[in-house]
Amino acid sequence: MTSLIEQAKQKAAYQAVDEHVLPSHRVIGVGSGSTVVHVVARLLQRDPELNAKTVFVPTSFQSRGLLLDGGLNVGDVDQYPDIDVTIDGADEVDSQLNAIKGGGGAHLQEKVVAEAAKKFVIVADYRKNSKILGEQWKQGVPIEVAPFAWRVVLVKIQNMGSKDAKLRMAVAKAGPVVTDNGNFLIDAPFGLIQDPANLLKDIKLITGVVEVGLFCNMAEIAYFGNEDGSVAIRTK
Ligand SMILES: O=C[C@H](O)[C@H](O)[C@H](O)COP(=O)(O)O
Repeated sequence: MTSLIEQAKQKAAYQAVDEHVLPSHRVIGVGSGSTVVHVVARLLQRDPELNAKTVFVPTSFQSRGLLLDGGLNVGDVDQYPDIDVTIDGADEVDSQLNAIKGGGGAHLQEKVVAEAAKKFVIVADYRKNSKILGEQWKQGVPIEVAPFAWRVVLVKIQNMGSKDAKLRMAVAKAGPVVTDNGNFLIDAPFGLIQDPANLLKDIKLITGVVEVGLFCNMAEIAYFGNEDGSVAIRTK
């Protein structure tokens, strides 16, 4: 039996694909994570002739695998820098459509593929729907860092007020999580984030930071699957 959360993710993902992936589109960006599994499932239900004329740009090892397993055409963002629409999940979204991403460590490629798109669409379940970032996602802002610089960056982040910031450790491997790009991750809780754009700028200015999992003023629309089976839509 599918859980309420999975059903909510699926509803949001299906509706977003139906409303934003158009027959005229030739290049589609595909995010990462568990909600995006449903995005790819919906893409695979489209007319196969349409999919054969379309290139899908993944944002991680995981999403590339989903696309390849589905027999879809995969391309890199350096081959296809003009993307029609990118659909991706999020860890939390605020009332202004700012988002925390990178719970799965994929936010660097995700941000590049989202910025390359004419339209960026977020899909999520009800647990990610907040007024202010930090209300529900307590793990902190994911920050990808150059491995040799991790401790210097960590101290600076702690001095910025994130006392509990820490290096993300692997579960089935000794040592830290290593991203698809060969970097480390710091998770930095900042409590309620009233001004995410400013926080993003401050963190990004630290040398050694590769990318910050704060996506500010990027999404045009977000779909949240609710517990009751409905889908809430938030636009700019
Ligand atoms: O690094 C991971 C990505 O930013 C995901 O899109 C995000 O963590 C949401 O994933 P999920 O849909 O599994 O909650």
